[in-house]
Amino acid sequence: MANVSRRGMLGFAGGGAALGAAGFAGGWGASHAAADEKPSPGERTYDFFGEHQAGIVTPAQDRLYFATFDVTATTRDELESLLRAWSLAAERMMRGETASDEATAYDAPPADTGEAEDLPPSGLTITFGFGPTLFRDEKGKDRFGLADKQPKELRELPHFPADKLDPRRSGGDIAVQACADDPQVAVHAIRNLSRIAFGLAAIRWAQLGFGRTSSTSTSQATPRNLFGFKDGTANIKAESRDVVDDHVWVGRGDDPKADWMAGGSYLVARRITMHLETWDRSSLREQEAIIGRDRPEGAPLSGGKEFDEPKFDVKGRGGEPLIAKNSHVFLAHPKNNGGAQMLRRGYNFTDGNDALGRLDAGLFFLAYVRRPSHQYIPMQMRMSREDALMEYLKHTGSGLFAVPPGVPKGGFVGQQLFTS
Ligand SMILES: C=CC1=C(C)c2cc3[nH]c(cc4nc(cc5[nH]c(cc1n2)c(C)c5CCC(=O)O)C(CCC(=O)O)=C4C)c(C)c3C=C
Ligand SMILES: [Fe+2]
Repeated sequence: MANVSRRGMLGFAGGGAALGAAGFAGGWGASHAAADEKPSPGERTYDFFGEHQAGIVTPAQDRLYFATFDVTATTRDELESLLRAWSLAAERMMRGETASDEATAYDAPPADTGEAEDLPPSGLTITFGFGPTLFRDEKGKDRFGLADKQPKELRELPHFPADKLDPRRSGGDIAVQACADDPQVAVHAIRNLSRIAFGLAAIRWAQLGFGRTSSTSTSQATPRNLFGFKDGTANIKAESRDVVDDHVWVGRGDDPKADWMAGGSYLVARRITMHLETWDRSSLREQEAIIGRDRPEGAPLSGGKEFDEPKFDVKGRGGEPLIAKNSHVFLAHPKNNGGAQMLRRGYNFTDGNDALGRLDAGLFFLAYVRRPSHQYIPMQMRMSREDALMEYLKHTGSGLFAVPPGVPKGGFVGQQLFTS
């Protein structure tokens, strides 16, 4: 079916090819509703084109499907053609269209896999990132003539104490983060990108996430993670433009040999298994002491309300600080990390259970930073050694990706790398 929009099939007003690329990064799709009519959340769209990729400061959607791909293409032209084809499809799907406008012959496989055909765009964002192995293989060989443009910050993450990484859930040449308010829309996006990549790239590992564990906008309520605590209170919010500029976007001149990254960011992905059964057997007092905040409100244990600053010098009975020095919040707070902040965008996950009936569940930690070497690695190193929360966690998957800047209208993702 050529140029048939998913919503067109449902008969929504304004659906179909007439939609154009009218979505706003961070706003409503202009053509989705008359000016006096508020679009339903399902009708929300974000623009694929713009200064920065969507899916970073975009208000975190409810669902995630994340995948990394191993590139099997062998030439730079093939890699470029993959990114061009992916960009065309991603732009369409973010508008709520099918992945391709190609007509399907009855005797050929359909050009779109079809499971999202009756579904609205659901705020889908598709965000691409490049892993270190896209630039150099494990022997250091330049794979696509791009090695001299590999950013200094894009190195394999070091081994952190207590890491139990599964190589089948780690690494990858290209990461794709699909977020949407409907899980089927997110899965459809990755599945169609995988299909388009046939012969050029194949999925290495994937993770489904439900329930965001962060708010990235002041318009959002703080959600809870699987430990039952509010998560995302002190996160960077999109509205704090100066903080985002300082801590999230790579600046021109940050890395002169990799200036193609200006306006991009670095994505840290960590699959963190949470020992829920052990946590559920610990007292509320202990749980709160480990986090450094109370469970009902998410307020710092030093007093006040959720959004009040933690006061680390306030002491309680016996002269002990109310927020313990080995609590998660103490160890993660910018004051104790040379001012480092990160934009967290993680999700809860469950992947079945083990033979003892324990859930394989946790938090798929995603964070965007301007300089991983300053904003993530030292904090993780210290947490892995000192954080009381670590007793309940196991890091089982990992990846670091350079997320290129936004795509100019009509262009393709990562084009700055190929043209710089
Ligand atoms: C290295 C970075 C971080 C990892 C890994 C991490 C894992 C993780 N966190 C929670 C639960 C909470 N985290 C909270 C705050 C918080 N966490 C990090 C960093 C990492 N977390 C930061 C930078 C902060 C903000 C600290 C601050 O500025 O005060 C909170 C408190 C609420 C909040 O501010 O978001 C909770 C709760 C889990 C369960 C987890 C791994 C599974
Ligand atoms: Fe945290």
